[in-house]
Amino acid sequence: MHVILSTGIAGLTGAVSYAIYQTFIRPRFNPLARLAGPESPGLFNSDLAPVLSANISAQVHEIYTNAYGRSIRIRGMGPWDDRLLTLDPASVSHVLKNSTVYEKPWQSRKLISSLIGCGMLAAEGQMHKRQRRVATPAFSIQNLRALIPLVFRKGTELRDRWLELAMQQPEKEGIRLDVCHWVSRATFDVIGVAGFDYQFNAIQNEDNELFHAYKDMFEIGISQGSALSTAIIVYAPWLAKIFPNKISRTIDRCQEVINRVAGKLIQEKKHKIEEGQKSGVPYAGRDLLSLLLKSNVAVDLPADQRISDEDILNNVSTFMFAGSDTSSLTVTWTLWLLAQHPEVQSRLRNEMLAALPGVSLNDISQFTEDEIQTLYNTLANLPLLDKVVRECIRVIPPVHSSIRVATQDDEIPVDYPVRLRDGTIDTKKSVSVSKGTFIHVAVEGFNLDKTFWGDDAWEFKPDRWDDLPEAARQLPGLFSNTLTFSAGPRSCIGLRFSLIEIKSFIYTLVSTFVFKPTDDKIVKSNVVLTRPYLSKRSEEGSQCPLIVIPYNPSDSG
Ligand code: HEM
Repeated sequence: MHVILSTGIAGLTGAVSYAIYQTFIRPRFNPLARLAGPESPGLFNSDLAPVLSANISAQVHEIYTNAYGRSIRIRGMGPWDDRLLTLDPASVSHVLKNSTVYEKPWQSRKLISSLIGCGMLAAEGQMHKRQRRVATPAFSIQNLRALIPLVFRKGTELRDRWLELAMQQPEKEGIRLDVCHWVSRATFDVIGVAGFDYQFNAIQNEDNELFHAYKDMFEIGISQGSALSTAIIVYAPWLAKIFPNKISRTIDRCQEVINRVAGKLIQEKKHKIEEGQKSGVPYAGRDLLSLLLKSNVAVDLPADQRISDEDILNNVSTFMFAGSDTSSLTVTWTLWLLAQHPEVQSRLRNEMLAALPGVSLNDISQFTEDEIQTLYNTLANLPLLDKVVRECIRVIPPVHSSIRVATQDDEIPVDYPVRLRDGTIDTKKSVSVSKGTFIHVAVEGFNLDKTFWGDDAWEFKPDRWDDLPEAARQLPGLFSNTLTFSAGPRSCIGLRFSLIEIKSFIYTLVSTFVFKPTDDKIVKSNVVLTRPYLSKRSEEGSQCPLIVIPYNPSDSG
């Protein structure tokens, strides 16, 4: 008894000492402690909410940069967790470029991989390199061009569904549609066909088993108010095995469906590719899954660089996860912005109709491959459409911010002076970070920074792209000097894919309908991605109702 008691006391003392060391002593040696940043009023207060809240983050970033400079110390989960929020272009370039030093935190990787497996979003190191190498050819310009017809087909299918709905209420001037929900069904269909040659048919109905499996799985990733369940998935997955709850049961059910249905598709495709190799008539499949499988057996790929069937399946699920909601939200936000700016909307419609006179997408299935390519080439080069898409991607990036963790001590270069806690300026041109430090990459923060984009940076002004300020031209980013698709080796592999999708959807929808706002106030909220919600009605889920009116050329609209 005595021994148990003294062991218990020793254990407790050790635990308390460790907690005191971690909370109060270690942070003093963290080099970030010297940096200027908001003073947290309480022991357990955090700066994460204002920095990550899509409705106020632009203002917060502005206040912070004015007060503390561009290398800002913020508090994460507690006093032991000082983090670097950087709004310095040199620093963000350094962090995103050096992806072996700055990895994604294991917690977010664990959450993603427990839902959709360890595909490219979650993998690190050699595993990520191998996966990215096998996947890169699938996203080449040439391969993506082959997907253009099916994207148009889905866009016109969506348009026809909306026309049908409008016809059902001919007495009304337009119908109220939740464009967010509808566009999401369409982009799911696109990624199903383009991703693995699979018809979810979600525009028509939402009954498909695999569609539900993916939707329910992604819902878990984005459900609000399940912090405890998320913590269990990340920190104690064994607990969910012993005491299964609703979430763990959903994950198991969805994974069973995905493994069964998508696993069968993989086996069928592999078989077709092998048959093609034997017969000398290569299998012609152009969907991402077929391309991944072909690339994985390419003769010039060394054996140790090939990936397993499981990796292939995980990456197809990753494309579903990373490629459906991001694209649908961009289309949704673009339609919403156009509804707020009717003059831009009608200029855009006029541009598109004038460039493609007499083109009717009614019979897209009759178009030859060349005709569709010509159509898309014309669209891709329309100046205002291009500016509208760039501007929407800049103003409301679906991925609001990202996070990295330093895997070693490092000196991060800066362009702007580093302000210290005592009000002085650091004499060295870098920020020291120690191993384990979290770095916040403010995607929206850079996209909306007035120092680079000008005083009107927060406004939707597509014509700004005619003459960008020099400072904006110098910003890092995979696309158009924005961080919307990130930068460096972990940047978005689906950029070109999504541009094809966004431009053809906007063309199809805006040339057919006029979009007007409803009386409901829409607000942005970050639930993994930046989503629209009705003000004070977030419990109803993400939605973006707009009034959709079939366009009549004799109207001025
Ligand atoms: C508007 C649409 C899209 C946006 C804004 C977007 C944005 C991003 C961003 C910001 C990242 C980096 C994430 C991070 O660092 O934490 C990323 C990565 C990724 N995206 Fe996209 N994405 C879009 C569409 C797509 C599409 C259509 C696909 C696939 C078909 C895709 C596949 C991926 C993959 C696989 C990664 C991980 C890349 C890696 O780590 O090597 N994305 N995307």
